[in-house]
Amino acid sequence: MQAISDLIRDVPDFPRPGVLFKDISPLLADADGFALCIEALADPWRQLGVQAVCGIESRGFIFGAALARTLHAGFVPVRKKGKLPPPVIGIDYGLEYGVDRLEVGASALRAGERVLIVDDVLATGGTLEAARRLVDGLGAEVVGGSVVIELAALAGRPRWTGATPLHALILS
Ligand SMILES: O=P(O)(O)OC[C@H]1O[C@H](OP(=O)(O)OP(=O)(O)O)[C@H](O)[C@@H]1O
Ligand SMILES: Nc1ncnc2[nH]cnc12
Repeated sequence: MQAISDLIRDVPDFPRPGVLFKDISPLLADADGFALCIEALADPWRQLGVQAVCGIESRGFIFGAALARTLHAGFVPVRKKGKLPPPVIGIDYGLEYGVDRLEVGASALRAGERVLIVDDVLATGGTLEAARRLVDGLGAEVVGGSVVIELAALAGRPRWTGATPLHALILS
């Protein structure tokens, strides 16, 4: 994972003082690094019959869509409020640096559909857990969660309350 880690840039005090921002842009721009990252993200899930990948706006779209292609699954966007046409279901959640609302199409997933939830960063864990609850709310089955970077100091992992695995490529 060192090759992937080396392509993530630490930016102090962005977007607010005190936040050490993990910039994934160099990783996305590196063809080999990005491909390696998607294959590594896919590895734990290859035999688990994932039918849909839910990617969280916006950086989760990038990894989620590529992962959906690799796992031969569909892609379902979980978006910030007001971006998806109705009908939607939504949930409010807290961030490391703010409050927001996530929404998903009310018929975007079938009952029992096997879903993997994907994002770039697990920080306080609020975003991933909110997405998990949304998918639960549609009656789909959450197979697990997957992130590129877990920020250990923000201790978000315990907020993932599902019984299913949560995989992180890089623990930072
Ligand atoms: O674990 P948490 O504390 O909930 O934080 C993680 C979330 O924060 C960032 O998204 P952000 O809302 O900044 O949106 P962006 O992807 O559009 O930049 C990141 O992409 C995760 O989605
Ligand atoms: N420190 C951080 N870097 C990048 N994305 C984030 N999302 C929440 N916290 C973050």
